[in-house]
Amino acid sequence: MSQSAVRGRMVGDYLVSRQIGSGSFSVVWHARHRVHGTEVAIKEIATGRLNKKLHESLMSEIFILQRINHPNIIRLHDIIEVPGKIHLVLEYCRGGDLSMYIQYHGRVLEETAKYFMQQLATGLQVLRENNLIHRDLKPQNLLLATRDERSVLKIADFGFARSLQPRGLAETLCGSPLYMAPEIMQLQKYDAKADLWSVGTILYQLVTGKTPFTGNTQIQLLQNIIKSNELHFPPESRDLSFNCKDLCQKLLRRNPVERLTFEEFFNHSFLHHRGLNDSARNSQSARSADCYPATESNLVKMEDSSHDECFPFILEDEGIGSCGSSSLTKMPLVETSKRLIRERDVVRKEVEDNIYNKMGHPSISRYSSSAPVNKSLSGFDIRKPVANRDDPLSFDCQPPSGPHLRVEDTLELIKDYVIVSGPPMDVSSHSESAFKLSHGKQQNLLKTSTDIMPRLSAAEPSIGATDINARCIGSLESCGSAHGTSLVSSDLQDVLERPSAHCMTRIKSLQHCASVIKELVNEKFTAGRQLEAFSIQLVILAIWKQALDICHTRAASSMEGIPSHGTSRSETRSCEDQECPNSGVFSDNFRPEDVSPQIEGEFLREVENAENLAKFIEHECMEMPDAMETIFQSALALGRRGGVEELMGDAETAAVLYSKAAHLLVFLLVEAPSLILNPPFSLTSTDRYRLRNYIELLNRRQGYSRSDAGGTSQVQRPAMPHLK
Ligand SMILES: Nc1ncnc2c1ncn2[C@@H]1O[C@H](COP(=O)(O)OP(=O)(O)OP(=O)(O)O)[C@@H](O)[C@H]1O
Repeated sequence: MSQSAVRGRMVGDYLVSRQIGSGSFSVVWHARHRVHGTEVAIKEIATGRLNKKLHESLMSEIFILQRINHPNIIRLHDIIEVPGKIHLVLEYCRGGDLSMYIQYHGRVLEETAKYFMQQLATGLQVLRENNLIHRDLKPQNLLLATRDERSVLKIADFGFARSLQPRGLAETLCGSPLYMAPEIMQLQKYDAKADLWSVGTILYQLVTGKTPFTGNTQIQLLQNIIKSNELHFPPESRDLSFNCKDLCQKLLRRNPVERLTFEEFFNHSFLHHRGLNDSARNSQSARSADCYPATESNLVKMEDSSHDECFPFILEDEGIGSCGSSSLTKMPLVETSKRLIRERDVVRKEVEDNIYNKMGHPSISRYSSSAPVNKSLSGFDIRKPVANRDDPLSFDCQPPSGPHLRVEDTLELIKDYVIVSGPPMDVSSHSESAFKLSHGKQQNLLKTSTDIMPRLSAAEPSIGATDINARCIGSLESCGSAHGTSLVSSDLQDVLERPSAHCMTRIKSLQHCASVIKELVNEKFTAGRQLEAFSIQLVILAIWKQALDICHTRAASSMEGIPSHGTSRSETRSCEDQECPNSGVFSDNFRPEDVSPQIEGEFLREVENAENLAKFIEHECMEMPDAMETIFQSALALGRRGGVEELMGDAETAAVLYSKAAHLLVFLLVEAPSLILNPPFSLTSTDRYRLRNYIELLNRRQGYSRSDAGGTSQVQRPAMPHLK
């Protein structure tokens, strides 16, 4: 169903508005109750797409959420089932998830980390009392009621969680590799202490901005964990307190026997703070009121677990195990659930009223989501997303050092665009020096009165060293993957990954990037992520600006009689001679100066789009999200979705998703570093290496999917530079 069809529809008594997230098998919507206007998050799951194991995971989530009522555990209000779909009506967490928080704020103050950790500990205490092990603790699964650093944190996503018999061992491979305990990765037996490894990883990431161990593959990650004898902290984290480092070290002990126990964790000095005990105590009454005692009957037997539920790390459904006779599968889902929720809510109300009256002040008030929302998201910025040196899956999230650019400033900048003629631009060769700016000589077709745009307009065309892209664009087979990367020096590979020196090839590459990113802008917009859409839209402007600069440089060189690079008059026909194709793709036969009017048109259209997008942004004083980071994360998300589709047997859709993901990464690798942005975007050789590996992986999976789909898929592999 299209997004627009979904928005504005009713689910039970709830009016659905915008999409706020998505998981491997779910889409999460913001919605309001039609009568009281209560905001909720509706997690929509298409049951037809779930195999037996995934269905059990869903039942597990419902079952767990029903039996727990605690401020640090996401609350399930209702379950609404329609043919083919189950909707979990959850309490709405305005602050999004902790991964977003880290993404926007970078590493956080130790006090903030402590505050979040105390709440995580409290939530885990509740799980423990209910004999539950989460098994997929990661920042994405920790939701925040508000956006500020005093937000209430809630453990969510219990799809992987399982009940655990005391001292029982679970044998299923679950979780996210970066946060996954080594014993799980090694397919050894594991117990509840596996969650504590994940907690250690989250704490480390909060206070350093990076995950403690990394690797390009899960095996490499495991190897890095195994060979590290002692936990290292980055130099910029040397001011961390002894207690904080001590807790990280003791939680991140490879051997679970040596790792802290839950009791030791709960009592560790870093957390030993009135807040933890208070919150735990305050929640105790509410918890005991409606938590179902963990009995034999409601514990899931460990034998029920099998490896085929371990997506996304195992793609094939191995059909292991008969799935046993989980009590969850026997549960008459909707009726029982609704009754339990109704009863629970009545009890919860009574308990909360009771506490309020008895204590004179509401213990729940500290968890109230009505706390003032910090409107200024201080981490938002258009800034250089320096790739995280250690974390292969995310760019570094250090707090921006420069002044933040806010939406209102950006709008002013866009309004300041005017088209003026300038002196002819200096014509550069395609040598190394072509990467440097040559201020004062360029023809400034576009000028602005402010700081950022002069930097945009000061672009000398970044003409790269080779036209290797030309060979790869659109030629899936001939392009292949980056298998050759290991055979060539990384320096040489870096040179080959520079943008094409052939002007028309470069313009086509930029045009292609703009269209792929435009899709992303549309997706973000439809998903209600206007701010992200707007920030990516600015990247599109930079892309078209780059294309324009190339055209003008070429025009200037023709005027001065300097031999052009790549095309000559005799080889080409102008746009007037030859009709531009309907697809809008520029032909190789054109010269840059001929397509310049079209590019100007595109650019102006995109300026207009940016202005239109800006109208949808509610608070103009908000700071800008990091566009390159968003593009990177979106590429990873597309890749994951590709994995899901592949798993579900839809090879064609998988190939399309892999292709889109790879195109975005190729943009980051090849074109983005040469765009004139403020601040500039750059990649280290390690970043480039990682991007290459991801692209290679995506291309490979795309190849498999295409062959599975019988080679009918029309998707293209991206223009991945490579050596044969
Ligand atoms: N109650 C909520 N309030 C606000 N945002 C939410 C809520 N529940 C989920 N989200 C957002 O939606 C995203 C996806 O949530 P969901 O639980 O469907 O998927 P997931 O479990 O994170 O994905 P996967 O199943 O692939 O691990 C979350 O990361 C979060 O950003």
